[in-house]
Amino acid sequence: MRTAAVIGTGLIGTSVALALTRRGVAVYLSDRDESVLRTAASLGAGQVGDPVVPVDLAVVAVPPAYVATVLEEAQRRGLATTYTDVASVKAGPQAAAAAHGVDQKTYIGGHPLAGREVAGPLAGRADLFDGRPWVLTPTADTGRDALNRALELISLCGAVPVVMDAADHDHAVALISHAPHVVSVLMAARLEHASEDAARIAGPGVRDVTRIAAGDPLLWQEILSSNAAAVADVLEEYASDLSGAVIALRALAGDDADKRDAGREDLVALLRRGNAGHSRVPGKHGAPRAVYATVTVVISDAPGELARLFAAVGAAGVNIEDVRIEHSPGQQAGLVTLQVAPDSADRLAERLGERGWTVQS
Ligand SMILES: NC(=O)c1ccc[n+]([C@@H]2O[C@H](COP(=O)([O-])OP(=O)(O)OC[C@H]3O[C@@H](n4cnc5c(N)ncnc54)[C@H](O)[C@@H]3O)[C@@H](O)[C@H]2O)c1
Ligand SMILES: O=C(O)C(=O)C[C@]1(C(=O)O)C=C[C@@H](O)C=C1
Repeated sequence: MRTAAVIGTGLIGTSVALALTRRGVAVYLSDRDESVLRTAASLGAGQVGDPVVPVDLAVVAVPPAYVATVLEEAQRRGLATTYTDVASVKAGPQAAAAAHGVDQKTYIGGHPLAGREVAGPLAGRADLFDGRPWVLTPTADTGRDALNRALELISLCGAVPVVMDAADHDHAVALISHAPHVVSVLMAARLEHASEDAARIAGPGVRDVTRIAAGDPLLWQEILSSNAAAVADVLEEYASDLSGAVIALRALAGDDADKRDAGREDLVALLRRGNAGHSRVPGKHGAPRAVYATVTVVISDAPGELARLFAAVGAAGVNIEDVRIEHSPGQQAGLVTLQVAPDSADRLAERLGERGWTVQS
């Protein structure tokens, strides 16, 4: 691929453009918001202005409801030889594209399963898609060139292609992305009026389960509206489990010993189902969940401490697979939990200890 156009230079469009530019593709940017467009260009994502048409691939990175009209308009002016989009929902935009008369031969639907809770070009990252699944939803009408170009795009972005039917995709993302988003929001919404005391002691658990609740409400309204029935189905199943949990807890809080026993059993069964479901979530880069060992280090609250620790881990020849930093306000020290390959944990703890770091066992 030599040339590409990215329409919509928010988080995902800018990330795609940065990834392609990094691989030597000439990228032409457009967005209906001029300031967003200028910001993306200033980040090195590509150039503003009309390309010599047609470019090899146009990537439509706008909210799901606008995909069809943007595709139609781009095809009308002969912008590219092939087209794809990145919308989080596939069946609706694909049907709308067909209804708008979009040429199906040169278009293939796509969805990178990578993102952030922050919108806009400044949140864009060239490595956002590294190792992540990128779903393609070809139909019987999709031409070979469109499929091949989309596969090339995915490869240039460092992602892993997964081919799915659009409706299957939408059911899958209702379960693994859209309904979880709603639940994260429900949990975060309950914190809005939390007392100062409660908020102050909130820690990594609640932070983990509410991170995505910081997402853009307007974009998520678009995503949820485009997959409403499938998301509602999953939420209904959550509601039934939730009622079960409430009944079990009420029994446990009551005086009846038999009901307490039954409540305890039901609760344990639910918690075990949670363990089983959690083990199905893939680990880093889409690989099966790896079991890492953790090495926890105390660092002082001073500039450059984290960089010094990372350098020490690098000097020990150990790769950091994941990291979590815990820092309580008002405290002069923080806790850094490093996740590393199990066979390097003891060696790392020893080497850090030798270099004067306080390692918690
Ligand atoms: N945010 C995520 O985590 C994520 C992940 C994967 C896919 N997606 C999908 O990617 C698409 C873009 O989402 P985002 O997170 O980059 O949102 P964003 O809000 O950061 O960017 C969207 C951009 O599209 C522009 N835009 C809207 N309508 C337009 C139009 N008609 N013509 C030109 N530009 C237009 C907006 O001005 C904005 O800059 C959505 O379809 C979303 O479902 C999002
Ligand atoms: O990690 C996040 O911030 C995301 O919400 C990313 C996420 C997801 O649910 O995995 C969100 C929506 C997209 O369509 C794809 C990816």
